[in-house]
Amino acid sequence: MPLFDPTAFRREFSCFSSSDMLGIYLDNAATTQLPDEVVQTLVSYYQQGRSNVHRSSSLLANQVTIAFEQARTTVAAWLGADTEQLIWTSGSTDGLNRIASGLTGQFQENQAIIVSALEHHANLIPWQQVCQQNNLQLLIIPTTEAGDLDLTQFEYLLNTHSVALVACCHVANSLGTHNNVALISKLSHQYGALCVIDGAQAVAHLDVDIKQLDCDAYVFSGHKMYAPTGIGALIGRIDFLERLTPTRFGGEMVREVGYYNASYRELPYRLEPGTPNIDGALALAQAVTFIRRWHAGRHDYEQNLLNYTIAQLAAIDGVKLVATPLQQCAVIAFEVIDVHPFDITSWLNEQQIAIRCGYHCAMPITKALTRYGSIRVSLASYNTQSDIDLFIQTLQQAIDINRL
Ligand SMILES: Cc1ncc(COP(=O)(O)O)c(C=O)c1O
Repeated sequence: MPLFDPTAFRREFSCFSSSDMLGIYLDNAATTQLPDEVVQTLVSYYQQGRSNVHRSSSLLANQVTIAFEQARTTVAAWLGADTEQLIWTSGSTDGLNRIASGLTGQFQENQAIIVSALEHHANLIPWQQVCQQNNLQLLIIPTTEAGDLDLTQFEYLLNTHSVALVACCHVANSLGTHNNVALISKLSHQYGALCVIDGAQAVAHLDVDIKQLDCDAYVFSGHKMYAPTGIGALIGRIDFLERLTPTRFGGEMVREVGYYNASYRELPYRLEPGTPNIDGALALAQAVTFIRRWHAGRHDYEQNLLNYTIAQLAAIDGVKLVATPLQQCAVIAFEVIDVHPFDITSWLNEQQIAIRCGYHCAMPITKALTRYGSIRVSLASYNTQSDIDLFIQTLQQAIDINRL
């Protein structure tokens, strides 16, 4: 297998050579940069004429409709799903909210919903609301000291409550914990609960096969995986999608004329009212094609870079890693003893190193494990060892200055 070449990969992103602002970009869990071919997909769509989909029989409309549905197939197949299992969304928050709202009214009063202590707001607040509105209990899977989910406690919760649904992240955006979601899904089903997985921080880094995970639904955002903002997907088992009540109505893709025999009563169109984000869908499919082309050796490269970064950080006097999970993916959280995270990131940001501090939309866990929030490094495949070396050198300066 040829080794992944980060320099060649990085050359696919001309933003790194054309932007004065980009510097060393280590905030990929927030959003990633776009490869040129994804930008070009958007440009071509705008320059060559746009159309709506499923609504007209013009040559252009038919072509765009075919490309749009092909994009659905490309993205679904990438994650091991069938075409009709994929609902376009605007991102993970949208997908999770649509699931939570779409299931409202289907739970019984004495039931419980389980989330984990590692969740991003987007996979916590919607379930809190469902619980409040339906008189359900919200239970939390705790973490171990290392930042892993305590699966013994999870089984205990399943055993001692009537659990309707489990919602859990694949990779935690705050600590980088890579959860065993296949096991979480299996246990959920053993106890008769549905299982929803938030894949926002996973799909850019891991090989995801939804059939293997055997969850009921999986959501992710395009902008965290080399695609534009405003597009994402919810992939579900057909029987699960059929249970969802649409949260918005009107303008579903009713085939009046045109190439596809789509009906608003059928999946996936039943859950896609209004004109979809066509350009986003085409660009997301292009990002998938791009990612697939760079598959060989890319995951190993990222893992090695992550391990290298962890080792470099751990060697700095005063740096404390917030978590050391058994399996970690792309994200590292740390603190500097006796220095406020904001003072560190301010210096780094001034030196053109994009890195972030705070609670990372995962307030409960970050508050529990840190004093003032964490400093978060998040990697993508275009990051190189020299990015990390410069970051570490600048971090050392930030620490020295703040300790004067
Ligand atoms: C784990 C996780 N879930 C959900 C989200 C929300 O994603 P979006 O803002 O794209 O909807 C994020 C964003 O950071 C995330 O990291």
